[in-house]
Amino acid sequence: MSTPRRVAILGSTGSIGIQALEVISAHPESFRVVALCAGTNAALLAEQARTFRPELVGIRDDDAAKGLADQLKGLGAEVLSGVESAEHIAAHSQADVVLNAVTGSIGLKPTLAALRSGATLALANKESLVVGGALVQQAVQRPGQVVPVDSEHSALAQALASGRHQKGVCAVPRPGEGELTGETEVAKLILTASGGPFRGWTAQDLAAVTPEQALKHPNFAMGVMVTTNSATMVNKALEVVEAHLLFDVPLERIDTVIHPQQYIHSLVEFHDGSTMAQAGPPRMLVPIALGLSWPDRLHKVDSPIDWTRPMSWEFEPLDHGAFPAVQLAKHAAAASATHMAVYNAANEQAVEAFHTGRLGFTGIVATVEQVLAQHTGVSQSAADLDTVLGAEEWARQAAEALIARTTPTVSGGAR
Ligand SMILES: NC(=O)C1=CN([C@@H]2O[C@H](COP(=O)(O)OP(=O)(O)OC[C@H]3O[C@@H](n4cnc5c(N)ncnc54)[C@H](OP(=O)(O)O)[C@@H]3O)[C@@H](O)[C@H]2O)C=CC1
Ligand SMILES: CC(=O)[C@@H](O)[C@H](O)COP(=O)(O)O
Ligand SMILES: [Mn+2]
Repeated sequence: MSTPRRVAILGSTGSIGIQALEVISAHPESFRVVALCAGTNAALLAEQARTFRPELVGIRDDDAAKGLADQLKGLGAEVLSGVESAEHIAAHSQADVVLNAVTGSIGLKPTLAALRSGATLALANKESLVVGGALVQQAVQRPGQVVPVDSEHSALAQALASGRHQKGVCAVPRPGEGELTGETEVAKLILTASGGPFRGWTAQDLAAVTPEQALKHPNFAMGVMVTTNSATMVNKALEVVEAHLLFDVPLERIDTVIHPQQYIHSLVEFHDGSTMAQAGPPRMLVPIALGLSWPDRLHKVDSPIDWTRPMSWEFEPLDHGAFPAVQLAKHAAAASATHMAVYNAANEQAVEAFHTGRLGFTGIVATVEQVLAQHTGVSQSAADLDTVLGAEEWARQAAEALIARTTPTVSGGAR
C-alpha cells in the first residue's frame, strides 16, 4: 500500500478493537488511525487516543465521557459523546476503512453510515448485517465495499478467490477480471464451528450450565455476547445468515461442521467437487489485518501453523437436537425481512437475562424461539429502518415478558 489508509475503529476498547490497534501498531506505514470510538471504557480510550492521535474520539456513555475531553486536552481531537457517536464517526471521519467492532445490533446505524460515506466497511459486527439484511445490502455502493472480519467469512472470502464467484456485496472476482456477471462456480459454503464449551453435551446436561461455564470458549478470548453466543450456537446461526447476505449464496447451500481445533476457519465447495479450506491458527489477527488491508496481505501478521508438530484435526456433525439455534435461524431468515432482527434482539435480551441470573442457559434459545413464534413478519418492500428498529423493540419487550414468567434453573450471574 502506498499512502496510509485512514482507519476509524468503532469498538476500539473491545477484543477486536484492541487487536486491530496491535495490527496497526505493527504496520505504521500502512495505516493512520483517524477516529476511535468506545462504549464505556474512558480510561482505555484515552490511553489509545494518546498513542494513536486520532482526529475524532467518541464514547457512548455520557457519564464516562465526563472528564474525557479534559484528559485529551492538547491532542487536538474532537471529542463526542452519546449513543449517536459511533454513527457520527462512521459518517464524518472521512476514513478509507471503518472497522465496525461494536457488539450487538446497536451497530446497525454505524454500518449504514459507513457504507453511505463510501468507506470500506471492515465488518466484525455481524449483528448489523444480519439484522439489517437487505437494508445493508442496498446501502452498499460498490462491489467489495464490505470486507468480512469474522474469521469464518474472512476464510470464505479467501477461499472464494480460488474460483469464479461474482455475486454478493462481498463479490470476489479473480484478479484482473472485469465486469461482474453473476456467474458462480460455488456449490456450497461450509462454516466450521468450535462446538463451544458444551460440545457433546445433551439438552438435559445443558439445563444447569452457569454463566461462568458458558464464558469458557475453547479457543478464543472474546467479548461476553459473542462468547455466550458460541456456547448456545447462536453465533453460528448468525454466521450462517451473515454468509448468505455477504456472498449471496442460498441458505440451503450453507452448511456447518464442528471442528473443535478451529484451524480450518471455513470451506468452499465448488461444483466440480473440489473443496477449498482456509487454515491458520485460531486467532483473529489475520482476519482483522485482511479487513483493514484487503485485498492486500500485510507481512508477518501472525505466526503460521507449525507443521513440524504432530496435530490432529477433528470434524463432526452439529447436534441440532441439543443446539437448535442454527436451524431456527435458517427458518427465521427465510420467513420475512424482520424475523432475524427479532431473533437477534430476543437473543440479546435473553443473554443479558442469563448473565444476571434471570434465565437458565437453555432458556436463551427457547426464548428466541417463542418470541419468533409470536412475530407476524414484514415483507421486504415494507422493511425500512424504522420498521426493523420497531420489530427489534417489540422483540425485546416480548422476550422480557417471557423471561419475567420464567424461573431460572441456576441462580446468580457473572455480571
Ligand atoms: N472477539 C472476537 O474474536 C470476534 C468478535 N466478532 C464480532 O465482533 C464484534 C465485537 O466483538 P468483541 O470485540 O468480542 O466484543 P467486546 O465486547 O470485547 O467489545 C465491544 C466493543 O464495542 C464497544 N461498544 C459497545 N457499544 C458501543 C456503542 N454503542 N458505541 C460505541 N462503542 C460501543 C465496547 O466499548 P466498551 O468496552 O468501552 O464498553 C467495546 O469497545 C461482535 O459483533 C462480535 O460478534 C467476530 C469474530 C470474532
Ligand atoms: C473467532 C470468530 O470468528 C468467532 O466467531 C469464533 O469463530 C467463535 O467460534 P464458534 O462460534 O465456532 O465457537
Ligand atoms: Mn466467527
